[in-house]
Amino acid sequence: MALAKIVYATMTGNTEGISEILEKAFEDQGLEVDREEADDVDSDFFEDADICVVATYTYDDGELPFDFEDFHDDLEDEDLSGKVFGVAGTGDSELYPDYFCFAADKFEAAFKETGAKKGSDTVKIENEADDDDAKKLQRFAKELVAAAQG
Ligand SMILES: Cc1cc2nc3c(=O)[nH]c(=O)nc-3n(C[C@H](O)[C@H](O)[C@H](O)COP(=O)(O)O)c2cc1C
Repeated sequence: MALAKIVYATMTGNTEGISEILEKAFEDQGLEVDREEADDVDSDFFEDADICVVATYTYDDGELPFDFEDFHDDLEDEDLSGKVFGVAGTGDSELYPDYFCFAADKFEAAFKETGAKKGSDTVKIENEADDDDAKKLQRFAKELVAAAQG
């Protein structure tokens, strides 16, 4: 059975919420899922994964969450060739229009250094996921699974 691993950081719960939606979306497709908080894992977390997912909010005018800083820097040095990656971000485009979901973009750039294949476009969500966002996340998970199979 294919293994999807999700690592997330959250302050007020929005990103944890999208990580839960993704976990269910992968399970519904018959995958095994391991979902962990950034604080609890190192950058070798994805070593045994088929699908690697980062879910992150953005902080402080375009910055990574503090919990993700080391993980992000070390991720670039991992060899994840043969795996599929996807990034989902939450942010606030009204309060931070010039930096909306920048941390998600930073993770996409880091993944590109690892040799992993991008399985779907990065999903950017306005604060807490609503029903439309949940559908977007389900599509995102489906595309990742299809990319991993293909
Ligand atoms: C101090 C502060 C700075 C923030 N900076 C940004 C930012 O630069 N870009 C952005 O898109 N969102 C920014 N946000 C919004 C959060 O990323 C957004 O509310 C997110 O959904 C929070 O996720 P969480 O509930 O998982 O903690 C900021 C929020 C706070 C409190």
